[in-house]
Amino acid sequence: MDLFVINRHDESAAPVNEQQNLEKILKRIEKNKELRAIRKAKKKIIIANVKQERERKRKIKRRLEVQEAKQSITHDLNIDKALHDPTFDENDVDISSPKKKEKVDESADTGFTILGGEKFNKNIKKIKKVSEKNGVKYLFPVQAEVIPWLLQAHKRSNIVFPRDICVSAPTGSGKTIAFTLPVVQALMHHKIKKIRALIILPTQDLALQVFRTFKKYTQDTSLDVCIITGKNSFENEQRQLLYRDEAFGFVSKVDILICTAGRLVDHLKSTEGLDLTSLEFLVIDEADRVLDGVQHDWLYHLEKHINSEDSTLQSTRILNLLALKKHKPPQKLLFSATLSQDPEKLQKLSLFQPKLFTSIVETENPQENATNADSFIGKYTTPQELTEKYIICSIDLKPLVLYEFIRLNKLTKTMVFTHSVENTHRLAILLKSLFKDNMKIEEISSNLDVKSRNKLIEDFSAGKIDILVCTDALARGIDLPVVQCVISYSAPKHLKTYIHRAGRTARAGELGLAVTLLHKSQVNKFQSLLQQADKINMEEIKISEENLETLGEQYKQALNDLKKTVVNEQHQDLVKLKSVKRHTVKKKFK
Ligand SMILES: Nc1ncnc2c1ncn2[C@@H]1O[C@H](COP(=O)(O)OP(=O)(O)OP(=O)(O)O)[C@@H](O)[C@H]1O
Repeated sequence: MDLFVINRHDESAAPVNEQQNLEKILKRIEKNKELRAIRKAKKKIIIANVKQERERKRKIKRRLEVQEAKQSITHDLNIDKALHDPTFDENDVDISSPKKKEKVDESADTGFTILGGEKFNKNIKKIKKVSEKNGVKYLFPVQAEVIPWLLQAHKRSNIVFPRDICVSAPTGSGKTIAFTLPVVQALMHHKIKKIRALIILPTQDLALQVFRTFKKYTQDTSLDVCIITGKNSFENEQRQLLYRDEAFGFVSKVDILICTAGRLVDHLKSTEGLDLTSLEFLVIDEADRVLDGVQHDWLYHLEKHINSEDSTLQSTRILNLLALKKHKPPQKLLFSATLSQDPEKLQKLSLFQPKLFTSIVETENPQENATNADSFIGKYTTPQELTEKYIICSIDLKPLVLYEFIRLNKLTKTMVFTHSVENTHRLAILLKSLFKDNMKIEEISSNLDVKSRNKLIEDFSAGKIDILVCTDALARGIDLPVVQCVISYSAPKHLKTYIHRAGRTARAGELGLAVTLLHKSQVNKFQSLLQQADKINMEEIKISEENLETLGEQYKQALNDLKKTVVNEQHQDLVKLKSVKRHTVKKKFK
């Protein structure tokens, strides 16, 4: 403005000091020059910042695009978040840096990790603190591989959908903790109670076992674990799951839900307010068995439940991104010692970019090893601490051979597997008669209710029972401390059955023995079965027939006892049946 005034200088006005004016003008010009320079410098900085920011965004976008191409899915929300979050580091979406990639997922390209590595990282140290209390000092190989991977994947789940995983590791190798720890650690900071993890098991007994593990590992957290298997009444289970609040409607009481497939479907159909749309983890333990199970439609009902909520939200057309953020599909985690090799079965689960963790058997033939790596699931393996043997005997002497083998080796803490409930019962009676009071022998089968089964399992674990005769209902997953020996009294028909039976011993690094009783005609079939798991040259145990001859009288007596007991039981059953019939007829005519 001053300059303007000077330009309008009036000659008739008071005398002006020309020199002073000129100096003033020069000073102002100088000052303006400085201001312009400062402004220019500032502009330069701003332009540089904008360029840098543009470059950062371009890099993030590029990385996500590459990742998307690799993983075939990356949702817009992530790009949006990455671009608008100033704290977001482009390296968080690292897929090109081989160093970082190795840390996150060593085998992202193949989706294939062979278990047994000794990699511990900072995540494991964190977990160690939680679990040392529970007797876990070191992580087993399957845990050392799976736990950090899952925690990393969960940490990044807001940026990229985590891949689903399939874990195929030997019996007793610690698979339960491999999913319990990361689920607990990932969920423990949630403030709002919602069902975020669903663990599905094939049987009530296994569900109870996993429930107990989760209870142990959540005791110092605010997480609530619930079990629904049908052991309790339906109404009781409903009360444990949720309550109705006047202001908020249905409110969950549970963070982690353990269930059997059948009971889950019952609740999905009939429990009003049950909400599984916030699931972050869907764990399927003994996955091959769950997928084989009679309750085929659990997955259909679960997906219907989740998707129906999804579609209502999307139909509001608020913002698709919001819907995506809220209804991210749960990460599926499949575990088993004998994970299905049938792609059709796995296909039912529509796994997302499944990553496999397995303990493959190395064969002599490198070509075969390569095929294994490509063919998704490796061969079934048993623990290294397991010794496997077989005995050949005639069918009529089988109970006596079993008796003699147990007696000679002074076996206790032994499980004997038969192929049917009836067989289990008869064998238990025979063994009780043969051993008299020298051994405590009990039987477990589906004839007993859950409470009696649990009591027997507890007694066996406490060493109060020496020999437990059982059906294959107890072959899978049950974790009984220090089983010294597993005897397959009836030869297993399938490799899977053999692996799971034998897997009740040699658990968690302990030594164990698995013995199979075979008739001559069964030997070839048994050997070719085991060849599928690269088990060749299994040692035979010989039981001298001469020794058995001296037991003739004892055996005769035992067979008599068996006959008497069976006749007695049949009579009692008949009396019971008649009484029930009489009762029903009376009721009808009342
Ligand atoms: N890191 C560890 N340190 C010590 N004990 C462990 C560890 N991990 C697991 N265990 C113990 O090992 C035993 C076997 O574990 P778990 O039942 O999880 O095996 P699994 O792999 O699920 O076997 P299966 O295939 O038969 O179901 C359990 O008693 C468990 O407490």
